[in-house]
Amino acid sequence: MLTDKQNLDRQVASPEGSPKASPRLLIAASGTGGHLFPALAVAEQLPDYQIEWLGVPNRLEKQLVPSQYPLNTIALEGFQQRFGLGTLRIVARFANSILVCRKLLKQGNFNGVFTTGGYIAAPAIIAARSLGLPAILHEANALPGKVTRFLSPLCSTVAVGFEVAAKYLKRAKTIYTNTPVRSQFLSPQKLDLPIPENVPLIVVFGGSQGAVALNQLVRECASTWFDAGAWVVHQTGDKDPDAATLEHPQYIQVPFYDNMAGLLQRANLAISRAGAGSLTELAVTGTPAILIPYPFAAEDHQFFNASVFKDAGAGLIFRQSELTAEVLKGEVLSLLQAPDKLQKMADAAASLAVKDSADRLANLVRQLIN
Ligand SMILES: CC(=O)N[C@H]1[C@@H](OP(=O)(O)OP(=O)(O)OC[C@H]2O[C@@H](n3ccc(=O)[nH]c3=O)[C@H](O)[C@@H]2O)O[C@H](CO)[C@@H](O)[C@@H]1O
Repeated sequence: MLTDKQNLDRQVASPEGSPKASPRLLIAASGTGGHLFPALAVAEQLPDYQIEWLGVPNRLEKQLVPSQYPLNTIALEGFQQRFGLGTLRIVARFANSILVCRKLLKQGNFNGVFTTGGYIAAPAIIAARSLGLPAILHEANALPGKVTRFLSPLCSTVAVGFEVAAKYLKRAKTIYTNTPVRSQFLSPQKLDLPIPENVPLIVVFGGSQGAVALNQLVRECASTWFDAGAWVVHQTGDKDPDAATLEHPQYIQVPFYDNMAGLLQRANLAISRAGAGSLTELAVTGTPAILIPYPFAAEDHQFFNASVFKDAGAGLIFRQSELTAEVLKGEVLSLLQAPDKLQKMADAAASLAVKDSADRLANLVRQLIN
C-alpha cells in the first residue's frame, strides 16, 4: 500500500484550489505479455491516478508489474483448471472471486476498473458494475474472447484493438483505439546485439511464452538463410529443451528479450505467432511478417488477428499443420531476394499502426473514471 507521503504527492489541486484526491483505478490484467503490456502502457499515461493491479498468483504480472502499482491477487487459476469438478463448485468459486473483488473495490475506494480481458476481467467487471462503478474493457483481438463477448454489454465502454472486433460486440458500446505498445516502441531504440549494419535480419518470436513448434521449424531452415547472408535472432521461450542446440556466428538465441522495440525496428522480416500484441508491435515498427498463428489459441483467434495483417498486405499466413521446413525456407529466401516486395509489406504494416493508442485509452479512462 502507499505511504501517506505518496498519497499526498498524488493529490492534485482542484480548480477552487482545495486539494482533490486523485482518482483511484484498479487495473485487471493478467497472465501474458499480450494482456499486461497494453495495460502497463495505459497506466504510464495516467501518472496522476492512484493505480493498483489485480492479477492471479504466480503469473507474469509478478515479474512485469512495477512495485509502484500494488499487486492484489485472486486465485482464479484453480477456477480455470478445475472446470470439470462440477458446476456448483465452479459457480461457488467464481461467486467468491466476485465477492473478493467487490471487497477490494469498496475498501480501496476505487473509482473504477480498467481491464484488458481474459478470465481476470470477469469478476472485476461484475464487481465494479454491481457497485455502480465504471468498467472499461480493452479487447486486443480481432475475434473477441468469450469473457469479452459475454460481459461487454455490462461494460461502460469496450475499446477494440482491431476495428473488425466491433462487429462481434453489437450489444456493447464500442470504440476503436487499437492496442497500446510499450513507450520504447515509439522512439528509435539502440540494439545492443553484435549484428553488422548491412546484413538482412530475421527475427523469430513466439509471443510472450515462445513457440516450440516454430522453433523446431526455424532450426531446420536456418542454415539456408545463413548461406544467403541473413542473421537470425531467435526468441525461443524457456520451455524448449532444444533451444541451445543451434550454434552459428549469424545466430543469436534468447529465451526472452526485453528490447523487442529495438529488435523489430532493426528487423527486415519477422517470423511470428499472431498474438494481438506482437501484431500491433509489428505494425508500429513497420516490420513485414510471416505469421504462423498458434493453432490451439482459443477459437483460433490468432488466425483472425493474422488475417487483418494479411488483408492489409503486411504479412503472409501459414497454418502450422501445413507448413513444412521446405516451404518456410523458400518463402523467406524469396522475400529476402525481393527487397521491393519487403518494402511494400513494411509500408502496409506501418499503415496499420496507431501510435497514440495508449493516449486514446488514457483519455477514455479520464472521461469515465474520475
Ligand atoms: C497463446 C495465446 O493465446 N496468446 C494470447 C496472449 O498473448 P501473448 O502474450 O502470447 O502474445 P502477444 O503477441 O499478444 O504478446 C506478446 C508480447 O510479449 C512481448 N515479448 C515477446 C517475446 C520476448 O522475448 N520479449 C517480449 O517482450 C512481445 O513484444 C509482445 O508485447 O494474449 C493476446 C492478447 O489477448 C492474444 O492475442 C494471444 O493470442
